[in-house]
Amino acid sequence: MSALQAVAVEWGVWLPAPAKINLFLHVVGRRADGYHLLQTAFRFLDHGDRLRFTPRADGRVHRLNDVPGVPEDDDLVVRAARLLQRETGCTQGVDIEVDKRLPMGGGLGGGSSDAATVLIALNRLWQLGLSRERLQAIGLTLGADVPVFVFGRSAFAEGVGERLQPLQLPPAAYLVVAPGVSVPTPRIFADPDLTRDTEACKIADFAASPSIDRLFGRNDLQPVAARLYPEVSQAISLLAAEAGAAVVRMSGSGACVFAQYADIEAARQLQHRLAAQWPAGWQGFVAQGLDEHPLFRSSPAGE
Ligand SMILES: C[C@](O)(CO)[C@H](O)COP(=O)(O)OP(=O)(O)OC[C@H]1O[C@@H](n2ccc(N)nc2=O)[C@H](O)[C@@H]1O
Ligand SMILES: Nc1ncnc2c1ncn2[C@@H]1O[C@H](COP(=O)(O)OP(=O)(O)OP(=O)(O)O)[C@@H](O)[C@H]1O
Repeated sequence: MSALQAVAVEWGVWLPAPAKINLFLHVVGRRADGYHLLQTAFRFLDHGDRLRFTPRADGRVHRLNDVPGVPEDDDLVVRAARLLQRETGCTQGVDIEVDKRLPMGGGLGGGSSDAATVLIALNRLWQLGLSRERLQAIGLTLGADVPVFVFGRSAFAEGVGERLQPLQLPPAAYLVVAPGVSVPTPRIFADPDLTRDTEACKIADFAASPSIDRLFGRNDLQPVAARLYPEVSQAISLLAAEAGAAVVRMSGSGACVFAQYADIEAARQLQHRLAAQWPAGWQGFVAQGLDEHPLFRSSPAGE
């Protein structure tokens, strides 16, 4: 296993923590510990949070800015840095600034992506030399969505999201709408009406799905989130009514809903049309789908 390669990881520079969307998400079973077994396709977007790191001489890990609703000690950013210290015996410290742009409880993996950027960046800045596989395993203890951000590629995922195979996806642009509500992931997975027995598919089934206008499978979490959160249901209806032939789907456990287009202009036009109809508190952004995490140089996923 080679040391992780990353580009432009420097002290004092803003580093990206991109959003992810789940192109489809099937719940295929449940583990003895209650966690659900999934099959999903992760895609990164060129829109996300940003983090900046400054060294500290006293060995402490400190978040410099407030994040509304997230106390410093609970922040996945701070927890990731302290975990890395514990795992490696590292005595170096760090100040971390977080520029939150992604909605929390949005299904875009914001907190997980922040944590992954911390793991990748501090592995480099503290010169720990951990492999990508080791960082993925450490990340998994913070959350099921962390490993894919460390993996650094669009991926077909199984297990709880830790068994990953890289995917090559057609270029696509997305309008993502955040309907002003935060959806707690555990509430969706705990719902008695959740479909938990979708038939398992293979990566080849997904990869064979040829059209940009059609998305493979479905999101099994969507009916539950739409029932529990009327804002999610409203966002799906609004997008579906205006998106023409584009596929409209919820990401992760919600609340965000996306429409996929081949052409970024089409996504921008939809944003323009919808912005006038959005209730106060809703937000939307247009982003290009990425196949590679913006922190990584082109390198095979196993490196
Ligand atoms: C819905 C997804 O975003 C899809 O990418 C992820 O599966 C969720 O990943 P995450 O937000 O990192 O979730 P975690 O913080 O690991 O888990 C939060 C809670 O959701 C439930 N949970 C999560 C993932 C999973 N595969 N099965 C579950 O049942 C568990 O109750 C868990 O305690
Ligand atoms: N740095 C962080 N950024 C966002 N949320 C954080 C962070 N640290 C801890 N959290 C907690 O994690 C919760 C879920 O955050 P996150 O934005 O990652 O959820 P999500 O977008 O639904 O992600 P997922 O797709 O993984 O379910 C938040 O409500 C917050 O309480």
